[in-house]
Amino acid sequence: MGDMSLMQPTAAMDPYYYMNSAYPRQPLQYHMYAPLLPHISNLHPHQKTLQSFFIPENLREQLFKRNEATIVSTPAREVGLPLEVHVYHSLCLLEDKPGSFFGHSSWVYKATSRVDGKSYALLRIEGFRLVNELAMKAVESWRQIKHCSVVSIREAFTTRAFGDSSLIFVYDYHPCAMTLFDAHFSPQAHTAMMAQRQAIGSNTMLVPETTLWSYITQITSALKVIHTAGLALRTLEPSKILMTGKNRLRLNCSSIFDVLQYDGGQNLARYQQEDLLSFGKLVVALACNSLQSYHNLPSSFEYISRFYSPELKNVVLYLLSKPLPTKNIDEVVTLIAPGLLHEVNCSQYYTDTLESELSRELENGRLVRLMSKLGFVNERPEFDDDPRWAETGDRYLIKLFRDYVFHQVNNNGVPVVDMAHVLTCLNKLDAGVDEKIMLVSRDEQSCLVVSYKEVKNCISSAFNDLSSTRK
Ligand SMILES: Nc1ncnc2c1ncn2[C@@H]1O[C@H](COP(=O)(O)OP(=O)(O)OP(=O)(O)O)[C@@H](O)[C@H]1O
Repeated sequence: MGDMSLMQPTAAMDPYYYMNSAYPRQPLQYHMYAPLLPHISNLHPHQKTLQSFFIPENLREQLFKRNEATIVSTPAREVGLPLEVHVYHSLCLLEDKPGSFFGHSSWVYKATSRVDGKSYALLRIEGFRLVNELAMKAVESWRQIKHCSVVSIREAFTTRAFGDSSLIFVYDYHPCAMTLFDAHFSPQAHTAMMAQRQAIGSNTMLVPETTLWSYITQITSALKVIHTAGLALRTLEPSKILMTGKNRLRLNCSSIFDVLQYDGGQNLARYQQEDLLSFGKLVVALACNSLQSYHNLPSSFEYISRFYSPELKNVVLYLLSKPLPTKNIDEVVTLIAPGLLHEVNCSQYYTDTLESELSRELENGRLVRLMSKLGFVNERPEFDDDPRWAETGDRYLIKLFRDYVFHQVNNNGVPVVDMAHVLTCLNKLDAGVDEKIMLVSRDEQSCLVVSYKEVKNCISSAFNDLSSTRK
């Protein structure tokens, strides 16, 4: 356990760590957090490997990255962003080049709300002058849409905070999200796929059929809710769909077109038909691995027939068929039935897996390990004659620290049993912050003023000494 001392200061350990300007922000070293241990195959039934007690590395890394992405910020003044836009502050640009909506440039920022302290994604339409106030009503209808595959919209407003007349749409923020375009059609995605193709010795670049069914199921489910609510998405394209986890999609940018091209809802039926067509084009593009495939449908269908099931092809044929009043999302739900059951099963399995991971972490492995260390080094009879543990020795402060954390009493001499105090102290110790505390001896005759950092160093060195004696 020696090297698992987890003493890298991280935002995950102390959320206020980066917010305090006294502590300069450092990148998370999640890869060094708990080194991967070698695989052991010949364990006895009663034996467990150390890693089996903790969250799997890939899941841990993913969650750390998300936490970091949520916390990270750039000083607004340095990058020329406003300090505050409406109730949102700490703006941080999420893309390096602008997108485009109807000829208007758009930018996406992460920002923190002054109202609830949460992070949101602000999509800004540059240089837009709102002519009809009624257009904003569309946002109200979209706010009612609550679906696991739709990025929820919180509000929309106009602002001059950027020095122009901008329109801002505020969405839930999904840390580390990438677009479906980035995941499947960007040059990096193609390079990754080529490498995978070489690794498995295949000469086709197929998106697995199960992945396609998963995407189709999620999008159908979202469209069903949207269309039933009397709305149309109008942004069903790879760059407007977020991937927020493995195969986990969320339709983004809802309500933007409804506001930019406000028509009072009179073209709803046409837009809903267009959603189904865009859906069909998207599936063809994904199956054929090319955004151009829609322009050569005969050869695209030949490709799909060769590599995918007839059921999948039928869904695509239906989505791309001529718009008719009878063509609707309910029919798509019926058509996707074969893939639906599989998707439900997969998602149940995934929930089971996560639940079992959660139960393992219930006791919070990090603090347990820290307390184990304290337990190992405190009150060891072998140390009784060691001058470093005597009242004048450098390790005396570990004893006093233990009393400070666990053995405090109030003015009436009643023990203070305060878990929050214990957790706060241990988190600060784990992060090794510079904050100083006053440690008082039991007879109250002497006191030491030390920082958590010093206590941490002292515990590490005592623990390392102890571990080295085992060899
Ligand atoms: N709600 C959100 N939560 C987290 N990240 C988001 C959110 N919305 C957008 N992003 C991030 O912002 C980036 C830009 O989003 P945007 O919708 O502008 O896509 P884009 O790829 O730039 O599309 P285009 O340039 O074609 O308009 C995305 O790559 C995504 O990583």
